[in-house]
Amino acid sequence: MTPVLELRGIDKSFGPVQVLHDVAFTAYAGEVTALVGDNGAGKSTLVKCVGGIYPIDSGDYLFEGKPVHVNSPRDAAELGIEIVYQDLALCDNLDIVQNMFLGRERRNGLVLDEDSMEELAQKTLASLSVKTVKSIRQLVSSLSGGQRQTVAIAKAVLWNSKVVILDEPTAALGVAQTAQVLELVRRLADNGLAVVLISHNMNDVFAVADRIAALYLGRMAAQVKAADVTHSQVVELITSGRSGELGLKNGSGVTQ
Ligand SMILES: Nc1ncnc2c1ncn2[C@@H]1O[C@H](COP(=O)(O)OP(=O)(O)OP(=O)(O)O)[C@@H](O)[C@H]1O
Repeated sequence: MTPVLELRGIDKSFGPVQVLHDVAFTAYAGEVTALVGDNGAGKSTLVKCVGGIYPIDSGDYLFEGKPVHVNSPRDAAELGIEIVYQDLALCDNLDIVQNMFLGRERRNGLVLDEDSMEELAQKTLASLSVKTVKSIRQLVSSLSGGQRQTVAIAKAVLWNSKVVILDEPTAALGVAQTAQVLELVRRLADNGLAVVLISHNMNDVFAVADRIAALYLGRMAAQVKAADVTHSQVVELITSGRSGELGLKNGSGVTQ
């Protein structure tokens, strides 16, 4: 199976500080790949390289098996890569439809095509089985944290995306809302997307992930199937970059 997204040998430095060292990473359609690692391990930097915010210094970036150059967020979006950041980038004073189409509004001549935007927003939410939102004309300021996360995710999948990267989507949520968002994350993958989930929460990771990629001090300690590892092995990978029981050495443990 060809990964939708594949990175090989990625290096990234900021001035004299090398943050990513020879990183390999893959994400497959129909799967949730959790990207884990301690604070400062390089998760955000890796995701920003994928999203075209930071240029990579060296390494290969492949999309659907073909080498590509992603030099801007626009390049990433054109490939079908969407990133949902923790701040969600939603506008409180706009409603759900306006937020979902912000900056990419549909027009009919000179006027906004409200009907078609409403219809597509509704269709997208329905395809994700989102039932928690009462009206798509509700202001985002009136939504709960979980509902906002849902809108941000729906916005990301509106554009026929192939890869959706979610940065700690449950970090600010309570138990019930976390469960709803995790269900949505699973559904995205079940709908055929390659989902990358950045998370510090092992319960979330094991609840939804098919694969787990663990970064340690800017190196990919291991990329393994979730079914092949235990909770404590993943914690060991995060905290020490290796897991004796897995027989993986730091930086050399990419398994498929
Ligand atoms: N623009 C930058 N300039 C210099 N150093 C940076 C820059 N961005 C990140 N770093 C450094 O790179 C390292 C990795 O940071 P990064 O934010 O990617 O980690 P992370 O795994 O996302 O951490 P967290 O879980 O805390 O968000 C850190 O040591 C950080 O200080």
